[in-house]
Amino acid sequence: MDQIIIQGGRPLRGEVRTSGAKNAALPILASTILGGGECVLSNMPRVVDVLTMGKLLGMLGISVAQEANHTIVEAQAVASTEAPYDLVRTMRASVLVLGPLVARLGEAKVSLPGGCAIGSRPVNFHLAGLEKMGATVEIEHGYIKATARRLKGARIYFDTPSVTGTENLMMAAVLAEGTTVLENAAKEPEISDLAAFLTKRGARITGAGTDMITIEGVTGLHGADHAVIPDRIEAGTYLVAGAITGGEVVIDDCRPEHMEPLLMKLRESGVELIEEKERIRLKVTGRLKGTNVRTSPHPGFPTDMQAQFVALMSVAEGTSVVTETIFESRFMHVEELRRMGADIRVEGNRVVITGKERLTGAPVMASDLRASAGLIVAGLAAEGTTEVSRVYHLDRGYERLEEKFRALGASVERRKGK
Ligand SMILES: CC(=O)N[C@H]1[C@@H](OP(=O)(O)OP(=O)(O)OC[C@H]2O[C@@H](n3ccc(=O)[nH]c3=O)[C@H](O)[C@@H]2O)O[C@H](CO)[C@@H](O)[C@@H]1O
Ligand SMILES: C=C(OP(=O)(O)O)C(=O)O
Repeated sequence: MDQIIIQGGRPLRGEVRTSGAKNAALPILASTILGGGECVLSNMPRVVDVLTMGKLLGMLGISVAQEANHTIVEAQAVASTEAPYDLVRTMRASVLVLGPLVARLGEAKVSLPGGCAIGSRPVNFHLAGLEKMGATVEIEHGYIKATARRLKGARIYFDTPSVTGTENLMMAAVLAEGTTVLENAAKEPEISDLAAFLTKRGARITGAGTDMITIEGVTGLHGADHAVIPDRIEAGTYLVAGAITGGEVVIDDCRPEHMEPLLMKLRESGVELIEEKERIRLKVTGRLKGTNVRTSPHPGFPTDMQAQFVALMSVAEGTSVVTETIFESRFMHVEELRRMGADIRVEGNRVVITGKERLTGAPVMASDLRASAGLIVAGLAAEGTTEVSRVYHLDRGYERLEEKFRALGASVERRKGK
């Protein structure tokens, strides 16, 4: 298995371009199932999860062609309605094909995604919502089997805002008979991007980006062109990398308005930031100060930036408390950061961090995508060499990571595994 080898201690300097958002690209690709007509998608990130979704669409009989600057998807006919375990277990977001398959073809057989390193991750809201829309849903041999002649519009309330739950039901509702209202819906920018794409294709959706989304069902969708929004988590990871190394970086092609909670917390800890329309300039002059963070659904502080922020606070002056409210066991990076000299105590769903002057490089093991990102940024600031193993997690969501860091002056290499 590949490893990432980092020689730490160099302040990052320079400009880095943000890639398209993985978590917008995945539902947008899944939504192509909903209708025929050519969809030309640009700013798609070249990451393993996006390749996996392309593979899954291919298995369903949908044509996916990768051109130099865009992906062309055409779902004229859908030949299969099954998402097998082998693919779903590598990428939980495969469950996003469930809603579109039932809506367009009246049936779907999708492997249950199961838990992962960040927590149990149930899909009960997705299933209950489809049932409310008239589908019959059963769990058999580890698979979700859903059938419906034609879905019917319904009022659906989420006990907790769920990102992929909102996306799955929004996609299902697009072809349902009548009106669907999603209440206490998730408000992440990726949901608005999916709604924007579906609207271009002829869907009738209002309220995406708020906690109440209304969808008037239509009988079919046509093709459309769409550019995926920039990845706010990737951009945030590069900001934290700039901050932890005491550097000066410019993040290009990002959307600062999608990143406000992170930007506020970085400023609170002493980072200088200048926001422009699609660019953020970061500069650090002195030692950063510890600050408290609590993850929550958008527009709160994103759980997908928690590991990177814990790494940053490990070298900030004073004590910081980081509370995780979305996933119950998303602290797998803590033990590894301790191996690098961090002083972190886990207390239930929060960590108490006492900032150290410096971290020291060590061999560490990545457990999930953002934990890996947290270890990489820690390694960039640490004295000596850090070897991060199990980097396949990183490859799920970061495009050309080593190249982008090297362009900022970091020493980051990939050691190919056997
Ligand atoms: C592909 C994608 O977009 N992944 C993101 C998405 O994951 P994902 O959509 O899986 O996360 P959710 O928003 O659904 O999870 C939010 C909370 O709701 C709970 N829940 C969710 C669904 C359900 O049926 N039942 C239930 O109880 C979850 O356990 C969790 O506590 O949002 C997360 C929270 O911002 C991010 O960390 C992930 O990067
Ligand atoms: C947790 C993440 O992804 P997924 O929901 O696909 O596991 C993530 O992007 O940080």
